[in-house]
Amino acid sequence: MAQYSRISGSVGLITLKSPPVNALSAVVRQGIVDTVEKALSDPKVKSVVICGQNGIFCGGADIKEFAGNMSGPPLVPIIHAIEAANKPMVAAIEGIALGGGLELALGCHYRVAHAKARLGLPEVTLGLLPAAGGSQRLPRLIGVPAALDLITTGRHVTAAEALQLGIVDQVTDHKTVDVAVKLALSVAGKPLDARRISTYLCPPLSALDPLFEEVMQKVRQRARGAIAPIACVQAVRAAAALPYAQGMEREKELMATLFTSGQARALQYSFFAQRAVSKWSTPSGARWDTSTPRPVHKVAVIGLGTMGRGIAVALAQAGLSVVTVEPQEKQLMEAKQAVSGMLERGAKKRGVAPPLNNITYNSNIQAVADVDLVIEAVFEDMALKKKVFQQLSVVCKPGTFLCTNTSALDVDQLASQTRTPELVVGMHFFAPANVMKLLEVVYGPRSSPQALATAMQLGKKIGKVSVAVGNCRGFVGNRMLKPYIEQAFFLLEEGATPELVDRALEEFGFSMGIFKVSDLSGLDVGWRVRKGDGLAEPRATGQSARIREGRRYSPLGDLLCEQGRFGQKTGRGWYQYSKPGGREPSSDPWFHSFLKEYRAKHGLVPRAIDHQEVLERCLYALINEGFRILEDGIAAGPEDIDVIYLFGYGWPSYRGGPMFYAGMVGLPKVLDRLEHYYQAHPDVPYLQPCTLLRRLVASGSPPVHKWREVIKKLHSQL
Ligand SMILES: CCC/C=C/C(=O)SCCNC(=O)CCNC(=O)[C@H](O)C(C)(C)COP(=O)([O-])OP(=O)([O-])OC[C@H]1O[C@@H](n2cnc3c(N)ncnc32)[C@H](O)[C@@H]1OP(=O)([O-])[O-]
Repeated sequence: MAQYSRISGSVGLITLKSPPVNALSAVVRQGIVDTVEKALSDPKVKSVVICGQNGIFCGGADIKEFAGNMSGPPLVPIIHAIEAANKPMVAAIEGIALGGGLELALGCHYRVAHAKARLGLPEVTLGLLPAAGGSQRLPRLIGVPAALDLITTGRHVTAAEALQLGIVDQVTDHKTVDVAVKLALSVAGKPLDARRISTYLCPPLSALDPLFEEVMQKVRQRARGAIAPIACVQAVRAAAALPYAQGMEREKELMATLFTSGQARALQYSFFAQRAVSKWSTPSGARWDTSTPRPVHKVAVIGLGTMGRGIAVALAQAGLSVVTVEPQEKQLMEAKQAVSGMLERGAKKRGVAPPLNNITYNSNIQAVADVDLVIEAVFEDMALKKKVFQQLSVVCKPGTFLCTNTSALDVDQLASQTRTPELVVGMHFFAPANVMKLLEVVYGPRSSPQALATAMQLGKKIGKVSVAVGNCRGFVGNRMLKPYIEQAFFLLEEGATPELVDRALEEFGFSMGIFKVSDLSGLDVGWRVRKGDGLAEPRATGQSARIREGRRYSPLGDLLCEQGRFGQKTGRGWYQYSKPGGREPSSDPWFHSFLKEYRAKHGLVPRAIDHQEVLERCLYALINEGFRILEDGIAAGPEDIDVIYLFGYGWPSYRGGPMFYAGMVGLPKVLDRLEHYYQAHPDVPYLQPCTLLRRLVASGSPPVHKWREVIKKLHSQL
């Protein structure tokens, strides 16, 4: 709703009221219509201030409404009426003015912002464009280049930047409404023609066409298949080229295409999924709202390899006190230099002082005696990690949470090395840990709800999207990756090339195909794991070389590693590079003839494989494992899996994550194709459709937000 009052004698005050962010729901829009009418028809009112309750101006359109039938008055005529008003309208912006909220403010004749406010048009991140006049007013106000930047990226700007760009007229440290009222009093009765942004022409630019061409090219490259950023450029181009009314028509047309697109649905799903994962629960009944985290001020990081360094930087940047431990003096000194460099570069980017003093460097593990929480990040070796946990159990003060950054090992085995298994959880960061947003927080069977809540809270504090997951080999993300990689190897055996597989995945929206990623992260990583599992030893030729434990196995990756082809670091992998450490992959004739020989040796007759088969085999195998993870209760819901893939594995955001994507494709189709491929490859268990997928299809393939009900039923029957 919106509340109306008259203050200081002649100022009408309209307050938006719709917690938590005063989104423009149907009720709020109706409230604005009613209160603006009241203010304009009251002869005592000479000017009007619009603000939001609880220090928040407005978070934009109510995203929840997008999924249903929109009702209530539309926003565009409301903003037109405000702009056309014959009394000065002043927006008092506190907290945020985002999307429709900023568009509402742009309809006002004046804008005052609090110094701590943030403004932006983030519609593009929801698969939309600012279609309440934002794409037409902003370029008229601040010029085409700056508007393009804001609208195509959706980035928020500070009040200071908004002032510099000309989005707001005034920034204040005082009570924003008081300052806005003062301004409203001072401008009462003054002419308003020059304050109506829709009447402006975009500031002239000499080479408009080349500018748009250049921007479009850049945006296309960055968008990798997303349609909203392209539509945003087209809308701004209309602002630059057309009169306002025609520009608005174009804005409406473009929005209509976006609004009903699968991409917008996917991005809006992902917005709510991100928020849903913070409301975690476990099969044993622990929940986010009944578990109290303990405050964490001082954290230890054990091991300063690549992961440990990134974790230490992330913690220090969030203002935590960090105690690092690396037993070898030489490595410790090298790490100190590297970490300091990372902190300095990060601080320079953000224009702040580097938090160098937040970190201490130690070679003795005794230094962690008084920390609140430890993150172990030593080499991925169970025996070594066990030893560290035994030491931590002795050295740390009672009650210290002990976390491991393992990416796949059994958290419970580590917990059993300590006297306090209830205080042990996994904190699986993704490289580079100071950049990547994802954190898998892994609870073992004995982890206490408080330990889980504390790790989740710490993740939030350091800016991560944290997802609580159960304990199993590879947890959620890496467990699903296994069948995906396996299918890619099999496709090479059957006739595909790394180039073909990567192209199909990149056209789908991944920034890099699977073989390029493998070259980047190092083929030796997976080789070490397969060797550890007893899979990678050379076998006799013939069929048995391609069977392990009764299942189909491809030794291709092992064979490359045996040749010292570890990927980018050795200059050779699935592709070749100009030198060891080279970044630009190019097709490698050696690999192609090797593959030919390999197929001939194993009696494999290559066949034509198209992009569709690549996508179906790789992605449906991954999705099938996702369903198994839900079946096993390792992830609480499809949102958890999707958020993990969106933030940790480069899944294209406009496809909403693998489980959402399965729903978009249609669960019966996914089931049908898996059945088809399983029939063709009965020695590949990952292709066998799992029970939950069958159950969902049998229940009429409900939308993704209803899957939890089916999962619950399935669990109750097990
Ligand atoms: C023609 C029309 C054209 C206009 C289009 C638009 O305006 S498009 C819109 C353009 N606007 C945007 O894209 C802004 C989207 N919002 C944001 O970026 C952030 O939420 C924030 C910066 C506003 C606050 O961050 P924060 O970390 O402080 O808090 P938080 O993120 O945890 O959110 C708290 C709660 O508020 C909820 N909620 C929030 N916004 C909306 C909304 N618009 N709607 C509905 N709900 C919304 C959110 O779900 C959560 O609910 P829960 O889980 O408690 O039930």
